[in-house]
Amino acid sequence: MTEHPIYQKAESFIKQFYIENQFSSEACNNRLSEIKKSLSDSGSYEHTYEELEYGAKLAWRNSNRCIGRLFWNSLNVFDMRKADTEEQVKEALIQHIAYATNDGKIRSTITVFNPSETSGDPVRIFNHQLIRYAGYLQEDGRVMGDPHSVKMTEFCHALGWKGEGTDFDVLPIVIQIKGNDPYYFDVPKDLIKEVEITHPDSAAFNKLGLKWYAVPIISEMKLEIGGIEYPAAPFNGWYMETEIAARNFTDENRYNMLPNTAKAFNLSTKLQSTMWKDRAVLELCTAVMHSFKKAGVSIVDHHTASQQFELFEQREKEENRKVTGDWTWLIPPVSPASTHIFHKQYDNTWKSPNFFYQPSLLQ
Ligand code: HEM
Ligand SMILES: N/C(=N/c1cccc(CO[C@@H]2CCNC2)c1)c1cccs1
Repeated sequence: MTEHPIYQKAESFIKQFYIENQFSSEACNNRLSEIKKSLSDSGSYEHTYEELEYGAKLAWRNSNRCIGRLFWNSLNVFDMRKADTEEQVKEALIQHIAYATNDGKIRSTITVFNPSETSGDPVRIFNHQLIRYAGYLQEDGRVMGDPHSVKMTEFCHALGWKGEGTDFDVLPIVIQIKGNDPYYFDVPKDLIKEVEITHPDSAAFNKLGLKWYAVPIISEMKLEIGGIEYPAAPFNGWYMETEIAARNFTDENRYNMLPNTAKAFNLSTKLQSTMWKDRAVLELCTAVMHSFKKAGVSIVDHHTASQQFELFEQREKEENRKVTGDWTWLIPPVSPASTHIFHKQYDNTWKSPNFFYQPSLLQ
């Protein structure tokens, strides 16, 4: 009988799951024949909770662009495959935010909704991240808020949502249950933990009024395990400070705060060769670390994160597993050559289970 296209992927995942957990090969073979039968009966198969949990952890361990993989085995996995109404999905997402935030002691968490079917995706999330600031394109061409969010903000306006028009308005979460219209809701404000970004040595910097949200929760990627695709599987860790300081606040097409930061530290911006940009980025990194620590919110600096990644590499070697990685993403955007990552090469082979981009729902 011709093999089902999913069977190959299912077989290699199930074998990996049974071997790494030291379950018996007899149990493995029983599970494989169960899956074979399910595939020939219905064209798909269903993961047990244990398979789903381990598959999500493997997807993180296989994420070539992630520097935070040392903690792959401590991922908290919520199985929300039963949620099939707007209310149930909303409750699950709100619970994810509350559980992951944990009053600042962030817990790495993923919530998995129902997998794709031939008739379409049961649940989709429109947001890039569950918590993200809006961006408003103004008549004068300037953007209020986060330029990265302009398209999503316009989409939310079209659905009837209205923001306050500040630089830091949290967008609503927009979901779509198969066949229904998109449905949006505001995250209860008391569940959104934010950090005021201040600098220990500069009152002028503090006047810039910067802040950022505590928990990054990626909600637009697809989780694939053993040939089954989960298009809605939001996951969070904690931030590495450079993401906020050297990208979100620094990129010219984001909050573009280098000139204002330089001014707050009396750095002349006339000549590039004075390294004013480098000094300003470092002050932003210092401010983000200082502020998150003061607020009791988990964060990691790029040196510590690189060291943790090195430990991950060592542990994987001890387990006789080859580490794959995407060097271009693994090196931090600040002082990359001060980390071990810069000075070695990585095999960027894409292993499954893993996370994947999927076509944006915003046309
Ligand atoms: C626990 C703390 C974690 C830290 C500090 C961390 C750090 C990072 C950083 C800095 C990036 C690069 C992001 C960018 O340059 O825009 C990244 C990428 C990534 N991380 Fe992690 N991570 C963590 C946890 C996780 C978890 C829990 C998952 C999933 C279960 C995950 C999956 C990924 C994936 C899939 C990417 C690549 C995203 C893309 O291709 O756009 N990470 N991580
Ligand atoms: N610290 C993090 N950083 C990111 C991890 C994955 C993706 C992103 C955002 O990626 C965007 C696309 C390219 N850069 C920005 C950020 C985490 C988010 C969720 C779990 S850990």
